[in-house]
Amino acid sequence: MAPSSDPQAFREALASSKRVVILAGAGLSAASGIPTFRGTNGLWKTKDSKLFATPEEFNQDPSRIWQFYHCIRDRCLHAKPNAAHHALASLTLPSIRARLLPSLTDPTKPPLLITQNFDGLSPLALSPHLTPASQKLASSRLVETHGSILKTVCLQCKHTKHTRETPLCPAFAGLTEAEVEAGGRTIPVEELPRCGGTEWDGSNRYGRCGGLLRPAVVWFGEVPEGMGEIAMELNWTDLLIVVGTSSLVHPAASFAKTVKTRGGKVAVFNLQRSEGDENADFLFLGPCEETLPSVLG
Ligand SMILES: CC(C)NC(=O)[C@H](Cc1c[nH]c2ccccc12)NC(=O)[C@H](CCCC/N=C(/NCCC(=O)O)S[C@H]1O[C@H](COP(=O)(O)OP(=O)(O)OC[C@H]2O[C@@H](n3cnc4c(N)ncnc43)[C@H](O)[C@@H]2O)[C@@H](O)[C@H]1O)NC(=O)OCc1ccccc1
Ligand SMILES: [Zn+2]
Repeated sequence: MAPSSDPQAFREALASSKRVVILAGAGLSAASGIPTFRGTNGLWKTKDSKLFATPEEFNQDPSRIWQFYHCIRDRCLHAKPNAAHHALASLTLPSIRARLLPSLTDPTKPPLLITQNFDGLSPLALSPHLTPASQKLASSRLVETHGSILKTVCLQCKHTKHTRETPLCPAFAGLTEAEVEAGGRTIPVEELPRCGGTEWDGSNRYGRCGGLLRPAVVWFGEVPEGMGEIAMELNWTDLLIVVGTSSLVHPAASFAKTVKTRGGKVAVFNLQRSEGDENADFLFLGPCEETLPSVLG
C-alpha cells in the first residue's frame, strides 16, 4: 500500500499511539545552516567520511581531524534551532502532548527523540518555559546517539565535558574553513585541546590531567550512544516518526524495519524520497521546517 500523505490521517494515528519514538537526521538541522552529509553540498559529497570520521584517522593525525571538527563545531555554536526543532520540542509540553498524543501509555513521558545530529540544536530547542523538573525529564527523553560536537572526551582520564567555549585551544584562534580546505595549520599535538585546558597545572587529576581531548562524536566503527535504551523503547513503539535522514547509516537505519516487524507504523518526513520510505505508512515530502509544524501545529 503506498504511504499516505494525509495530515488528518497522520494526526489520527498520533492520537491512537501508545508509544511514539522520533528518529532525526541532518535534514532536521539543514534550515539552521548546518550542512547535511549526503544531501546537496553534503559534507561527505566532497570528502571521504573514512578519512575524517574514524578513530584510526584521529590517532593517525589528530591535528588534521581536530581542525576539521573545530570548523563544524563553530558552525554549530553559531546556529539556532529552526521551526522543525521547535515542533518536535513542543511534544515535551504536557498541554501539547495531551492534545496530540492522548493515548500514550505514560502521558507524563515525552516521546523519545533519537537524533543522529551532533550539533546540539535539539537540546537547545527544549522550551525555556518548562519547569526544572520537566526540563530534566525532557532532556532524559533525548538521545544524541552519534554524540555531541559540544562535548569533548579526554583520551587519558576519560573525563567528558560539555562546553560552548571556543576556540578550545589558542592554536585554533581565527581558523577558517577556507584555511582548513587549503590544508590547515601545522599544530603540534601538545597545542591541541587538552584536559584541563590552558589552566592545566601539570597535575594528573581527573578532568585536569593534561591528556589529549577528542570530539565526543561517534565515529564509524564505534558503538552509538544509548543503544540499550533505544532497543528497549523500540520493543514497544507503535509509531516511529523519521525526520530528515537518508536512512543509510546503521544501526539507526534499521530502526524503522524493527518497528514495522513488530506491527508498528512509520511516518517519514523528508525533502525527497529516501531509503526504505516505500515501507512507510505515512510520507510527507518537503522541508521538515514547514511540514512538521503544519502537521503537529
Ligand atoms: C555508511 C554506512 C554504510 N556505514 C555504517 O552504517 C557503519 C557500519 C555499519 C554498521 N552496521 C552496518 C550494517 C550495514 C552496513 C554498514 C554497517 N555504522 C557504524 O559504523 C556505526 C556508527 C555510525 C555513526 C557514525 N557517525 C556519524 N556521525 C558522527 C561522525 C561524523 O559524521 O562526523 S554518522 C553521520 O551519518 C548519519 C546519517 O546521516 P543523515 O543524518 O541521514 O544525513 P544525510 O546527509 O545522509 O541525509 C540527510 C537527509 O535529509 C534530507 N533533507 C535535507 N534537507 C531537509 C529538510 N529541510 N527537510 C527534510 N529533509 C531534509 C535529505 O533528503 C537526506 O535524505 C548522520 O547523522 C551523521 O551522524 N557503528 C557501529 O555500527 O558500531 C557497531 C555496533 C552497532 C550497534 C551496537 C553495537 C556495535
Ligand atoms: Zn584527562
